[in-house]
Amino acid sequence: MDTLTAERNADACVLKAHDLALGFGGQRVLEHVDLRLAPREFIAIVGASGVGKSTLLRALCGLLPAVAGERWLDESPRDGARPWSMVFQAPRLFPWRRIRANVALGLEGLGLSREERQRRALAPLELVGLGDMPERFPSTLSGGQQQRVGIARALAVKPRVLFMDEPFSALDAITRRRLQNELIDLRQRTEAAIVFVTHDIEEAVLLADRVMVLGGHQGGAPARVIDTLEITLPTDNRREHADFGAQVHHLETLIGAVPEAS
Ligand SMILES: Nc1ncnc2c1ncn2[C@@H]1O[C@H](COP(=O)(O)OP(=O)(O)OP(=O)(O)O)[C@@H](O)[C@H]1O
Repeated sequence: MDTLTAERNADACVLKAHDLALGFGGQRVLEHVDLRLAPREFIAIVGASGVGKSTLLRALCGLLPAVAGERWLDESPRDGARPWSMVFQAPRLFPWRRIRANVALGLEGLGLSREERQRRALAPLELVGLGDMPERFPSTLSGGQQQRVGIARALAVKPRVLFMDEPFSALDAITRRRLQNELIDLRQRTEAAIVFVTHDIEEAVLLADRVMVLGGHQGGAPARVIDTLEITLPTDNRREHADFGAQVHHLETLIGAVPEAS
């Protein structure tokens, strides 16, 4: 058992959903979603395009009201911190601000002085490997570096839950792999639990403690959670593990991406 798993406390919980139903204009997209997320746990949400992954993410962080059911996130106040933050597919940086100022932006409204915000922005930049270039402008960074700034900005507010919506899908394969490895590393150094949406099954098995599979929406029915798979592979070098391929294949068959072996 690795350290993160050992540290997980079965009773502690930072995010809960109970029989959640979501939809738009009277049309249900997703229903019967139940979830409990422990501190520092990493859950990936996978499923076919249009199944409702991003919709669920937006509802879990509270941006989208539920049609039915309950959602709870631990919002008990902590100094200089926010309950949650989000990393998007595109980094959404302000081009006219230096990257340290972009990261500091998320710290506004927390009662910190400007100097304190600028100082606090440095640690997360170091965490994502950009500590030596805080004064650069976003346009002088590669796509991967810009996404690292987006991650640093989300980490700067010390969230209890970090929501990530396909954060690596716009990157080239090599950069994507590098950032995946960095996220595995980063987890050892952050207190945040992570909810990670991806359509990449390998990525989900590589990164997560649990993978929630959404599906069953064929024929216009609302989607639901069709399975939640515990990933028990050691976090180190998962790609090379003998069972990695089998777990990926199992999830792919659940989603219907590949036929079941006869
Ligand atoms: N604002 C909206 N108004 C109406 N329908 C919406 C809205 N947002 C999403 N939907 C619908 O809800 C369903 C789920 O969309 P969502 O973006 O959550 O899927 P997804 O699984 O994240 O897809 P993808 O992998 O392609 O990003 C889709 O049918 C989509 O058209």
